[in-house]
Amino acid sequence: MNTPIPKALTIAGSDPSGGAGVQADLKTMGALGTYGMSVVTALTAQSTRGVAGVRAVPVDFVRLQLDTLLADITPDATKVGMLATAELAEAVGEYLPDLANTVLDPVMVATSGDRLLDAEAIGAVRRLCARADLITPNLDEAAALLDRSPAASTDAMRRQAELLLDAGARRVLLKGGHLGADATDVYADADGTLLLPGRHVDTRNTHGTGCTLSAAIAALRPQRESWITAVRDAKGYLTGALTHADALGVGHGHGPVHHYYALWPSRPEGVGSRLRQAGG
Ligand SMILES: Nc1ncnc2c1ncn2[C@@H]1O[C@H](COP(=O)(O)OP(=O)(O)OP(=O)(O)O)[C@@H](O)[C@H]1O
Ligand SMILES: Cc1ncc(COP(=O)(O)O)c(N)n1
Repeated sequence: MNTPIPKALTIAGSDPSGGAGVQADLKTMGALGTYGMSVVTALTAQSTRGVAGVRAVPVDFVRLQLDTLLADITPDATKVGMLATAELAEAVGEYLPDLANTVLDPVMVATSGDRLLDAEAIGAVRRLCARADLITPNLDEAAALLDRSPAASTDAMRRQAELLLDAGARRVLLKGGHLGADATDVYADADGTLLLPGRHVDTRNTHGTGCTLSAAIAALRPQRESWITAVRDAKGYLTGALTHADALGVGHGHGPVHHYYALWPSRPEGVGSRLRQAGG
């Protein structure tokens, strides 16, 4: 009997440059052996240089996408990214209790500094945090959720992760990519807090790292025994994708990470020749 392939859903915004948002999530899921599906919440006009505009998808059409998809297919895991408005955050929140293995990346601002969530929508995203199985804020997002200043040390990160649990989150991965040069994250759940040290990669091509990490956790959770093993392996995948980002070399700003680093040979023509061999 064949083992079924896990299926993961991303509910997120579109990034035409392919490095963040739905596009990054689907690449990540595919690279990690999970079938990816997507419900788009917002369109962005965006490149590796920044965001030129945002249009939220009408709430009733996001609901129609979800209702139509979920009547047919049950995802094994779901990742939620950019929600753009309070109305969208509230609508998506109604679906979370019925979905398995939910990961919420409370996206607020892009790497380029552009806003991806209305300022008045933070309250709605705060309420959503209690409905997800895992939340993955960066330092600024954790600070905004807690209405405090961003953590400036790993000890302060531990405290803020615990405060997010106190506020109702079930599990927290507080990302420290913007703290110093060691890429250490903090994981917290009812059993305690853990430091997750990472190898820091010296690259400016970090567009979409947060999206890629949360999508990788959703892709791996159905394939792993526990949340913490899925989180550790997802971080390992992201470190590999960052390590190969400069070789990919896409765009003139903060380029994307290399989602397919483990699948493609060093040059893409290699893939073509393998396909020709496969086709006889
Ligand atoms: N240069 C780097 N080298 C290795 N890991 C990194 C680097 N930058 C970020 N990370 C890791 O990437 C993940 C995302 O972290 P970060 O704090 O940058 O989140 P984010 O702000 O949501 O992402 P982004 O910077 O894309 O907006 C974390 O696991 C972090 O440790
Ligand atoms: C559609 C969309 N969603 C999320 C992000 C955040 O990603 P990052 O902060 O890594 O640029 C983004 N830039 N675009």
